Amino acid sequence: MARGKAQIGVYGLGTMGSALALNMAEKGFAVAVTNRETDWIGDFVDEAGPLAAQLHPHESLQDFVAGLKTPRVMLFMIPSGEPMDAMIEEVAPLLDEGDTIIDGGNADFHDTRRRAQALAEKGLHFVGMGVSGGEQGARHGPSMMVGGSAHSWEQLRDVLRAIAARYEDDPCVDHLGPDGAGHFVKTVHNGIEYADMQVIAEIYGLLHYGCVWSPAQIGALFSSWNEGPLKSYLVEITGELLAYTDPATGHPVVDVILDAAGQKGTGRWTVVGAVRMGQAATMIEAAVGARAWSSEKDTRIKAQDLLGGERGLLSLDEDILKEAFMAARVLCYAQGFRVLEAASQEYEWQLDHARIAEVWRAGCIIRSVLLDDIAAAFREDLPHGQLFLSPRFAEILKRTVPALRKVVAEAVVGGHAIPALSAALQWYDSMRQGYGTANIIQAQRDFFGYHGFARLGQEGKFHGPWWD
Ligand SMILES: NC(=O)C1=CN([C@@H]2O[C@H](COP(=O)(O)OP(=O)(O)OC[C@H]3O[C@@H](n4cnc5c(N)ncnc54)[C@H](OP(=O)(O)O)[C@@H]3O)[C@@H](O)[C@H]2O)C=CC1
Ligand SMILES: O=C(CO)[C@H](O)[C@H](O)COP(=O)(O)O
Repeated sequence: MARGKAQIGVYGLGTMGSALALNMAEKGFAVAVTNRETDWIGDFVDEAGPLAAQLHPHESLQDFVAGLKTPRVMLFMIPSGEPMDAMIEEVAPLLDEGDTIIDGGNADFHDTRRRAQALAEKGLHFVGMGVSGGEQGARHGPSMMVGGSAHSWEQLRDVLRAIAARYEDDPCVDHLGPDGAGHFVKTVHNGIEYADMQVIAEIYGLLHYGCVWSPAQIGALFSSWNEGPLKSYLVEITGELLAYTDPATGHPVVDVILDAAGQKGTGRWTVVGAVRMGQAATMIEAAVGARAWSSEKDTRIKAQDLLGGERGLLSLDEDILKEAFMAARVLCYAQGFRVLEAASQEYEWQLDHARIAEVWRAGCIIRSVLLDDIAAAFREDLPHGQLFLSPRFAEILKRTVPALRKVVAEAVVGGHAIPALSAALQWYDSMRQGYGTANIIQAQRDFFGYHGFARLGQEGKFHGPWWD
């Protein structure tokens, strides 16, 4: 019996694409599926059991395109960069005006803007969609950040709302802006993810090396924190993974894992994007740097021999660390949203920060109970648009920063590496000074380069008496 055409297509049946296709099929949509290598597509469909009837497998790109309802909408879950450009080149000639190509990978938003513009000239629509939640999220409810035209959102909305994670029945997906907006929001999501992970790793280090706690004890502490205001996916999984034992050695699994972390680019893109816009997301930068330094394993071993790797004992209790973590987490989100606001102005995206926080409340890697408060804060009248100035977060910071200060001070004296925690405190202390030290920078620039300076309470540009 001939089948009708599919409502949506998924190209790229790797970890994420296959899970998203099954999620769509489960929600009752007919999904055309294909892949670069196609010899196992039949097996993939067979293994889908009762969902197989909703999956329409195709062995060629031409058949895949022909099997879609028009105007067509197709999701590509493949590596970002050159593979996506090559795919667009191959598929675009097969499409008609009004069709939409979605890139659901982690792409650089500059590429997304370029592709959207090039395809618009052919009457085609290009959506950059950030997808978060890993394989489980993709299969059972991801958080999705959509950038593209209103036409594409109209085509996509029903499918995406059906497959998204839900927070109290609100689907964690929205149309956040045009062209690169969705991919940029996902990039900053990942930047925050990097910083939050780094803060967790630093707190683990302080407890393990400074307070001589075992991984299992630290895991139990994280699990207890997951019952309160620090409740979040990353705290939850850290609590869990610290409890595992390596079957081969009998040691805690974390003790047999190499201390060198990779990175695929999104953290770095956040930092580069921020710096390009005259911002500095220092906690995210610290996390990117920490991963890079972690990869220099041989150098670190040599440095330990040469310079000494001592770390002093610390007198930090779990309540102090919990408060310090809270302060750092608030400051991390505050930095992330500053970068989003800068991009919103630079690219005229008119990002709705409250909605972004809402889309992150479930399904994504940085989901945490704090995001509901962040959304509420953005819906209130936020002084200078800054999260850390909202009354509810200013109050949390006043309460928790003394603990962060104590943790940073003790750790620094004890020789513990805490790049993200200390970056959080340095940013906080810089931003709470109504009169800082940049007067000296201004004076120096004028002294050596006749750059001029602004004076307190006066319009215009002035030069110092050193030029008289
Ligand atoms: N894994 C995760 O947790 C997340 C991943 N992402 C993003 O989703 C995208 C897919 O990731 P993931 O599913 O993990 O990756 P996988 O490695 O599991 O799958 C990659 C898929 O892309 C296909 N592919 C690889 N190279 C090409 C190419 N040159 N041309 C066409 N197809 C190609 C592969 O086909 P073949 O089978 O033939 O090799 C496969 O279907 C990436 O952009 C990633 O950044 C986003 C959020 C979370
Ligand atoms: O997007 C994701 C989670 O949100 C992916 O897991 C991504 O790979 C994470 O980045 P990295 O590999 O650089 O740690």
